[in-house]
Amino acid sequence: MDAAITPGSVQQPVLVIMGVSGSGKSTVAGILAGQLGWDLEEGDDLHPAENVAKMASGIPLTDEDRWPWLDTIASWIIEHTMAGIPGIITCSALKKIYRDRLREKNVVFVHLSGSKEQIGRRLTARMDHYMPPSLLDSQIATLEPPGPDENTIVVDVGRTPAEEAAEVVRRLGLSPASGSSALGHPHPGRSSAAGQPGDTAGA
Ligand SMILES: Nc1ncnc2c1ncn2[C@@H]1O[C@H](COP(=O)(O)OP(=O)(O)OP(=O)(O)O)[C@@H](O)[C@H]1O
Ligand SMILES: O=C(O)[C@H](O)[C@@H](O)[C@H](O)[C@H](O)CO
Repeated sequence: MDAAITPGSVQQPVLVIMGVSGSGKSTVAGILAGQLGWDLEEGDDLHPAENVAKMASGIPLTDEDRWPWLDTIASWIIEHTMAGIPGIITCSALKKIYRDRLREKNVVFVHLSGSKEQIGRRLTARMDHYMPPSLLDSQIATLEPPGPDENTIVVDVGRTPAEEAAEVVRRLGLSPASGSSALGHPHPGRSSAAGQPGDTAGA
């Protein structure tokens, strides 16, 4: 973990929940947004249609494919940091240059990190998503784990989603925001965020 991040040290943060496909970004982000009452954006929904078609056909994205998508994510982040409104957005953010595009003073990266076997099992079991398990190798090969100077906490994904979310809340000293967002992005509270296997810890 970045030595600069201590509980409560980042005010009104925007959390970028990052990691390879299947690491649990959407699931953990949904739990956190529900608990904190913060705006939530699903990065997968911001891909241009060509990117989705490419991934669905089993072809990894290139840097050129990802830049427009990252720009859209960066805009969402800036909208929130400029307004001083906390938020949560999912984004694989695999390379340092991608994170550089997203980085802002109040941005904290939450890296969901696990083994290929652990994550591969989840992808194989997941039926309702365009991303095929066959792309996991390229996701892992592309991943540049954030360095100690990148305002990141690393969360081990070997537990229930609720436990992982609770660790994020504890390590960042987060508490529900007072009032609602003025930006018109109420958290959609993905239905898949609730009722995960073993998800009993108060999600
Ligand atoms: N801690 C966990 N334990 C067991 N299963 C989990 C856990 N977290 C997520 N899952 C399951 O693993 C699968 C992948 O999770 P999820 O869709 O949240 O990952 P993701 O990182 O958002 O993936 P993608 O980037 O491909 O959208 C889902 O079926 C989800 O229900
Ligand atoms: O950078 C990438 O290769 C993509 O963003 C993927 O990670 C997908 O968005 C996502 O994970 C789909 O499931």
